[in-house]
Amino acid sequence: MTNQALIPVIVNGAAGKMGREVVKAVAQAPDLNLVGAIDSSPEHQDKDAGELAGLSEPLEVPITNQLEPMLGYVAGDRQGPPGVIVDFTHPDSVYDNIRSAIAYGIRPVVGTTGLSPEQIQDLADFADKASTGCLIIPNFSIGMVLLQQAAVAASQYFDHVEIIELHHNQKADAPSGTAIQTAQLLGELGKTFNPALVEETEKLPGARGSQAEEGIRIHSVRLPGLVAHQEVIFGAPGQIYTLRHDTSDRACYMPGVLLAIRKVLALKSLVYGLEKIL
Ligand SMILES: NC(=O)C1=CN([C@@H]2O[C@H](COP(=O)(O)OP(=O)(O)OC[C@H]3O[C@@H](n4cnc5c(N)ncnc54)[C@H](OP(=O)(O)O)[C@@H]3O)[C@@H](O)[C@H]2O)C=CC1
Ligand SMILES: O=C(O)C1=N[C@H](C(=O)O)C[C@H](O)C1
Repeated sequence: MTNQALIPVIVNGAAGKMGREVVKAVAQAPDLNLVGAIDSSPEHQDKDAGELAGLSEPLEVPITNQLEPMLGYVAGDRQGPPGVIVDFTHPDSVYDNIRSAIAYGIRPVVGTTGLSPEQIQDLADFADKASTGCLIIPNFSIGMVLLQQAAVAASQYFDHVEIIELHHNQKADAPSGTAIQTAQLLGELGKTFNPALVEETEKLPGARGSQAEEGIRIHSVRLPGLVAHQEVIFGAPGQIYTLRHDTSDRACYMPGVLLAIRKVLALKSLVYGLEKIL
């Protein structure tokens, strides 16, 4: 396969925990070509993205904070498939990053969490108008898709459910994007969960967690030593049904990321959730 046939990929957040993992995965994929590595962190500027990611050989792709010139450069290469940008940056910047990429015709594959429902709708409208594919995936692991499917099945039989998500303490947003999506999926069934039996008083604000869709509560734990974990706990008289997913290595997200890079090229609009492209 010549370089012209490879999918050009930019990684945004390339010096971060997820970005380094994506750089490695893209570099090792035979049909992908890492053409750009963006990161805002000053200490990583000009470093080789491959070496930073722990590869034994440099990739000759330096880290830069110049997003727009990189988008322009990749968009300007009209031969071969259009470019894809994988975003694992920060909730504060991801909205602008996606808009810029779509404006240049570069397809975003977004793992960064923290977008509001209004921002996602706005981006969906923008992608529609541009007829440009965009994937926003709150969780790229297959185990989480299976947990969510099991939760949806269980929720037909249980009226009481709470979600606990547990993450490393460098996570910027709470609750996690995955927990919000899980509550949304349960909420789509059209029933209200957790009918109150007594009037509750929170003696400390937040003691009962946050209120998500249809009465579902989400509790967020942040501790060093954790990676990413989620429990969905169903309760009924005399029984508890617990679903739990644990990640121990960010490599678990890479099959989903690579699938999304390949699938986004065929899309003409924004799609939300890994389950939609499996
Ligand atoms: N969808 C999924 O499956 C997963 C999603 N995530 C999400 O991905 C995001 C990133 O997570 P993680 O890798 O752990 O975070 P990190 O903080 O380790 O990495 C983020 C990187 O992006 C850089 N960055 C921040 N803002 C910008 C910007 N505007 N432009 C370019 N680079 C920027 C950061 O630089 P600096 O450090 O200087 O700020 C950092 O190097 C989070 O939202 C997280 O929730 C994480 C795991 C899986
Ligand atoms: O920040 C993380 O680490 C993760 N973020 C995503 C989220 O907010 O759901 C996905 C996964 O939980 C890891």
